[in-house]
Amino acid sequence: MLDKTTDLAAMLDDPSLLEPHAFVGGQWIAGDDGTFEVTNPARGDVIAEVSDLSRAQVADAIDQAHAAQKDWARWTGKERAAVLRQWFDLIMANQRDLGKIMTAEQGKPMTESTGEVAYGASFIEFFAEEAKRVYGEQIPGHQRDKRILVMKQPVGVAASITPWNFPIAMITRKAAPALAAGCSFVARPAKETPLSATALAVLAERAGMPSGVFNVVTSSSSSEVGKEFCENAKVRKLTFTGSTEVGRILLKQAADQVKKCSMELGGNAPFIVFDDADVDAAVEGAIASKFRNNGQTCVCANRIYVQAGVYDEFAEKLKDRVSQLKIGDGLAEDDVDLGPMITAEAIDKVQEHIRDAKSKGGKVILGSDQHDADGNFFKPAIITGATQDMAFAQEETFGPLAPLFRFEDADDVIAMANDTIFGLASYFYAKDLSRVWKVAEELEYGIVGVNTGLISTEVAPFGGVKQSGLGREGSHHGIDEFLEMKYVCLSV
Ligand SMILES: NC(=O)C1=CN([C@@H]2O[C@H](COP(=O)(O)OP(=O)(O)OC[C@H]3O[C@@H](n4cnc5c(N)ncnc54)[C@H](OP(=O)(O)O)[C@@H]3O)[C@@H](O)[C@H]2O)C=CC1
Ligand SMILES: O=C(O)[C@H](O)CS(=O)(=O)O
Repeated sequence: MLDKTTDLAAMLDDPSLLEPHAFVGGQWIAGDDGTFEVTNPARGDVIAEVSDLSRAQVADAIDQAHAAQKDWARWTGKERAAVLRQWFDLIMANQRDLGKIMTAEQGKPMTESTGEVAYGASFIEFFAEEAKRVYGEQIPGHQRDKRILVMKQPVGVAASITPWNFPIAMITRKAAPALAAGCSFVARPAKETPLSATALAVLAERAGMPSGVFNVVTSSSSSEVGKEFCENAKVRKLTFTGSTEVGRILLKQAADQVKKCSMELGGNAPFIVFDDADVDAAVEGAIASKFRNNGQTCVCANRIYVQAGVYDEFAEKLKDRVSQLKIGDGLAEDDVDLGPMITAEAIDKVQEHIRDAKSKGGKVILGSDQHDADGNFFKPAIITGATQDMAFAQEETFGPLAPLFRFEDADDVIAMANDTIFGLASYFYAKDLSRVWKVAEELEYGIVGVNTGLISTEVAPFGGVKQSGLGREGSHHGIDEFLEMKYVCLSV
């Protein structure tokens, strides 16, 4: 582990963005349960002591959000849009500082952190516009004296639980449509990355967000907060991003009140290279998909299937490119490609998948199952000879491991790609038009990238099928998750 310390405040143009308190009802508050430590995964040192809220304090935040929501919903869409637009402008004006805070607490390189700030802000920009376009309907009556109206109204208080891997974007991808729709919002960020969330709240306050409309409850106990969100009837919508395992827990807890839920869960993305693909483009796409955030994204390529005719060429070129990726501390060096893993346990899982594959005949052509780098840094690995009985064929690696499977024909690879409980993202490279249509239609996934390894954008509906989730985030569909439809039957 590097023996450096992180003087994060000294690195910021605006040190007031480094906020260790929770934000509730327009107030910055301490935690009844004291504080919890946030560490820099690249250096291992403590970068902040953050308010540790009790369940009672979370309940109070929900009360404050409930009290603020009715008035916020009375604002016109245009008035809400103006606040959201100001929030967007302030986030982009502070993009570099927010990137440094994210790199310090999550580890991703500065190019990715500042990229995520812009990606996260894009949801606020997009839904600021959607706030003006929440349209209802008038439907021709079923009888001469009947008039039918359909109203769209905000669901009320929305609450989010989000993971450490995208500390800003996973919050704004939920909060932006919720606030645009006229909901109030209570965000519970991951204990590993609360500082990005409190910095968002600093800027929301500066943007003129009314007290109680946007709240950030920081806590070391995720299960207690989850129970409060699920058991408190004032919370009308729960929106979660994280593992399928935790998604199941939350859905079971929310079932008692039949609470409206959105779930963005785990994935196991296949990345398929056909023999008519542009192999060089496919290699670049695999790098982008597999090694973004050091493989710690739910849409990372988890299995790479390469048709026999181009398998050796692809493997050699991928090995050459991956060996050039630079591992390092994003706060110390500018040209870093791969930061640290979030925790030592995250490294254990990657090593476990490598060892499992080796025990079943896989060949490690780059990297190893040994943790021979500093601290939470782990060298990327490539395995050839991957087969469907290996752990990563069913489990999400969530780290820098690229297993290469060889296949012969399209029907076989589609069957292998679909042989999973997950259905979030998938990718394939091919040129033949009939093949592109066939594969895009037959892959059982919510997202299909064709000749691209990057699919994340605010304008498209992001979400999974099967056990990768419920609902969609982003695009004009995203606001529907925070609206109720009311049918009014008028007898005139
Ligand atoms: N589909 C998607 O968009 C995404 C899916 N994921 C998936 O999540 C996993 C990696 O992220 P990771 O953070 O480890 O996932 P987890 O599901 O462990 O954690 C996600 C969030 O849920 C919280 N949490 C954990 N247990 C509970 C509980 N019992 N009740 C309420 N909240 C709880 C965590 O809090 P804390 O950490 O503070 O304990 C964290 O804030 C992978 O499977 C990945 O695929 C991740 C990001 C995006
Ligand atoms: O948490 C994740 O992995 C994100 O949902 C992936 S993305 O939206 O940044 O692509």
